Amino acid sequence: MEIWSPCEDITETCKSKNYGILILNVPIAFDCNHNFVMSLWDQAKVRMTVDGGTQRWMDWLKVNKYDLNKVQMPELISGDMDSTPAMTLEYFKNTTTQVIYTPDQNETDFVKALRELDKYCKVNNIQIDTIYALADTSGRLDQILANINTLYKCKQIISNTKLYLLAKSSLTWLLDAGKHSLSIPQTLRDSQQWCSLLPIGEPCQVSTTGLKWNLDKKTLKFGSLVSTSNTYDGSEVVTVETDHPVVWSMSIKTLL
Ligand SMILES: Cc1ncc(C[n+]2csc(CCOP(=O)(O)OP(=O)(O)O)c2C)c(N)n1
Ligand SMILES: O=c1ccn([C@@H]2O[C@H](COP(=O)(O)O)[C@@H](O)[C@H]2O)c(=O)[nH]1
Repeated sequence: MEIWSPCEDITETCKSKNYGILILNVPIAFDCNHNFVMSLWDQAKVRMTVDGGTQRWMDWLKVNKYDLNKVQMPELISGDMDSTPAMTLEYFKNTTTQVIYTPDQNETDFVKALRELDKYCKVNNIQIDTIYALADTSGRLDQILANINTLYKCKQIISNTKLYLLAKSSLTWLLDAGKHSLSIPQTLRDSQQWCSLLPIGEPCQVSTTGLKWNLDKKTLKFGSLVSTSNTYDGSEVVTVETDHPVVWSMSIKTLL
């Protein structure tokens, strides 16, 4: 049984100390809670911005009145650099940040960034068990789906590391084939926030407990049944058993 308590991990009181943070080229839309983002950045073991994510980060710091020279630098920047202004790259050349050019056009910058992050952790003997990728789910559908594809690929790139896509109001990750236990914070249960099971890679047979609309060895499949707009039945824990990997996505709206 794989145990998940990601909401506890990202809130102030119970932060996982062994995580890396990755900023993709998407809006950092946590304006109402910039302390949360800064604290997640500050306490990470490794900080990384991915191509246009570097400029997103710098702009976000400015808007939220942080002094670039007083906050922790990213340890790594990577990408094909088609979205990073030359001046920004120039700025980081004079800092401790490693800038890594990854020109391959057969993989996304996100995938290549995970590979670089893995190398960096190995070389520097840094242990991380979790990666939060700030990946707001607005804008380009191809990129949103490529980011989900990265959840499927992650295992081949970094083993034993949980990858979460963290958006302004949702958290998304992949449940592998097998049994899972997800602890759900009371605030999400009480306010009947949405959650979902998305058979994106392939059809899967799923059984659940703890949901308002539970599944009992039901096949989830695009073109047939996909569990969206589900919610909780009040139990502290949701269990999911699946015969193939399935994407779990949940609202974190009342959490932050
Ligand atoms: C079959 C196929 N389709 C599409 C591509 C093109 N392609 C896939 S990943 C990639 C790099 C994308 O870079 P990224 O920085 O992640 O996204 P961008 O914002 O530049 O589109 C490209 C060009 C390809 N190589 N192969
Ligand atoms: O609309 C978008 C654009 C990008 N991303 C993610 O960010 C990285 C880096 O993107 P660049 O455009 O090369 O700066 C990309 O690999 C995607 O993972 C996105 O999610 N949505």
